[in-house]
Formats: sequence, structure tokens, C-alpha cells
Amino acid sequence: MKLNLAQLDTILSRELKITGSKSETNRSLLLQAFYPELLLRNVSNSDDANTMREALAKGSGVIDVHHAGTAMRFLTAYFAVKPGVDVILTGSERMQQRPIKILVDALRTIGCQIEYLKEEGYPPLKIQGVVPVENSVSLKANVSSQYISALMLIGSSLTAGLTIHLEGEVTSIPYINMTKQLLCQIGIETKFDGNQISINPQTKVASQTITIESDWSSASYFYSMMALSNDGEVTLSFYKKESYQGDARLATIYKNFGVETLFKNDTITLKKKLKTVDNIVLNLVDAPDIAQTIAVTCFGLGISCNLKGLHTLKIKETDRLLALKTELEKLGGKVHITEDALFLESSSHIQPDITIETYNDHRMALAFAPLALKTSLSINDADVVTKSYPDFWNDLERLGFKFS
Ligand SMILES: O=C(O)C1=C[C@@H](OP(=O)(O)O)[C@@H](O)[C@H](O)C1
Ligand SMILES: C=C(OP(=O)(O)O)C(=O)O
Repeated sequence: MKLNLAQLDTILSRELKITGSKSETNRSLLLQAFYPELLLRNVSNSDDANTMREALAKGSGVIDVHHAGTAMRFLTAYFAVKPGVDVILTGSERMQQRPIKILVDALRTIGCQIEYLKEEGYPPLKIQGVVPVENSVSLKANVSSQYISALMLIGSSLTAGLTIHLEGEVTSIPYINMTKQLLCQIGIETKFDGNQISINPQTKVASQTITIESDWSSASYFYSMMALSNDGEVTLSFYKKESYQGDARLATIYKNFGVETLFKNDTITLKKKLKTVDNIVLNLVDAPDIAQTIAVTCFGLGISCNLKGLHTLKIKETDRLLALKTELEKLGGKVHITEDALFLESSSHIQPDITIETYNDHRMALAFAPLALKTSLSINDADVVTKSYPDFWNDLERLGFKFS
């Protein structure tokens, strides 16, 4: 589906309810599979969460997780420690290019039986569930935090718990903290000290409800809209000041782009109030999913940016550094990329009526849509947004966006 977005001056002031965090949801669904006494509220309606739920319900045979990285990594660990389970875990063509060797090696060292069915180090995987024999594991921590969260999520189900040693620099740390906080919330003793994580064994938890906060990465697109809009305000729910999600850092980052955040009764209200900087340098090693949003905001505002800490972007839904450079340059931007950084020069002109390619990456469609506040543009395969935010285009319509 190609969407043509007409240029819009100002967004209408509306209140939107954003779906639950997909990261918190996929962790909670996995924990619920171990501990059925857990109830979940405000679960994400994203494709990735639905994929996770269906995979857990199916539990055997061929399971296809499509583009869902968390589902691929978390389920690899989950099925590997379910004695008697026989599963082939596969995914989209892109998923079959996203590395998983670090996690598979770690699981094999504790006794898991996992084989590669195509290319060594990549899905699809054949998994035969066993009772692991070891309770300590070491792994490289600078490629994806999802490998670490996957191990943490199975730790308490093992008879002796699990100790995880992190080697080298640690990437996307807030996602590890999110896993730790969720485990602690349900009563599982978890420590994360320096480069060591330890999880105590636990067979049951108290009956309780986990209320999942709405998705902060999804909120980033409204921050971008407010930054690019002349006026108006938008209220989003359900959000907390003390979030488990690292992307809540948006509230601080977007002050630089003139956006003020007001927290009130589980909502945030975003207003364009402050002055915009004319250059920004940010290290996003802790918040990789908002890099595209920020790059497009800077481009829309005509300001230069230097975004660092982006080495993981190359192995996400697409090579996001390359995709950003290609699409921003079509719009007239001057972009330089390295293995882990993106530099955007300041500019004063935006080429109108450009079609943005999305490369099977939801965040390309989501991040470029706010540019309609500066120019008319089209987005190819706009339905990719369902991976994390199926209601996105409906929500944009409510804010006054016009498309055909
Ligand atoms: O654990 C998670 O829920 C996630 C961790 C991050 O991945 P990496 O750790 O691979 O950077 C993030 O990009 C992804 O969208 C969700
Ligand atoms: C990278 C992402 O997801 P995943 O790695 O879970 O596919 C994302 O949602 O931006």
C-alpha cells in the first residue's frame, strides 16, 4: 500500500491511547508461559506481540516469527529449555540474515540442543528442548541485548537459576534493565552488577496483574510531529514518569527541539513551547529505536545532527543507517554514515513529492510520516507499521493528516 500524505500546517489537539510496549509485552508473554498465575493488561496489539502469543500457544512444529526480533531471540531460549519440545523456529528473509550465533552458543554451553538448518549463525533453527546441565554462561554483550534478555527470561525456570557474564561493552542496556525490572516486579530475585547478572530459581510467583505501559518508541513519532508543527498539542496515554523503557529519554531529548512534556495522571501532553537548538550531538547506544525519528526531526527542522552509538542499526529490520542516508538524500539532505554514526548537515530545502521506501522496516514509515508537516510526500508499503503500531495511520487521521 502506497500512501500519499498531503502537507499539513498544524496538528489538531487530540488525546490518543497508544498500544502497550511491544518489548514489555513480549517479555511478559514469555513470563506468563512459565508462570500462568500472571495476568496482563494493556498488551501490545502489534504484529510482533501477536506473533509471540501465537508461537507460545502453538509450542511445536514449524514456528514462523516473521520480522519479530524479540520473538526470535526469546523463543529460542524458551523452547531450548522446555524438555521434550521439538520446534523449527524460522522467520522472514530478513530474520534469516539477523545473527543469532551468540545466543545459540551461550545456550549450547549450558547443554541446549540447537542446530542451524541453513546458514551457520542464522535462523532457521531446529530446537530440541532439554533440561540444561549448567547454570552459568558467558556471552558477548555488544551485538544485541536481546540475547541477554532471552537468557534472563529463562533463568528462573532452571533448577539452579542462571548466572550470566557479559563480555566487552554492553549495548542497549535499558532493555536489560527492563527485563530485570519485570523479573523483580513479579518476585524473582535478579541482580545486575557490573558485568554479571544472576537470576534465582523460582517455580511459582504470586498471582498478580502486570500492567504494561504504552510504547515509548511509538510516542517518538508524536514528539517529532510536535517538533515539526507550528502549534497544537497532543496527549498520549498510558505513560509513567518512572518508565521501564529507555526510550522515555525522549522527553529530555525533545526539549532540544522545542517540545515540552507534561506528565499528568498516566498521560503525557506534548506542546511546542521552547526554542530549538541548531545542532545536536547524541549518543543513542541506549536508545537505538528512536534514531530514525530523531534524524528525520533534525532534517525537518533543517538542523545538523551527529548521532553516535548506532552500530546495532545495521542488523535490525533493515540496515537502518543506509536506509536513512538513501531516503534523506532523496529529500535533499546531506548525510554521512560510518559503521556506528550518522551525521546530517543543516539544510534549508526539502524536496517535495518524494516517495520514501520502507525496506520492510516499520520505523522507516513511522519516522518519515511526520515530515508531512513540512512537505507533501508518499510512503511505500505503508502497512509495515503493523509490526509495532497497527493504529498509526488511524491516529494520524485523528490529528488531521490527509492521505490518499
Ligand atoms: O529487548 C528488546 O525488547 C529490544 C531491544 C533492542 O534491540 P538490541 O538489543 O538488539 O539493540 C531494540 O532495538 C528492540 O527494538 C527491542
Ligand atoms: C529493532 C526492532 O525490533 P526487533 O529487533 O525486535 O525486531 C524495532 O522494533 O525497532
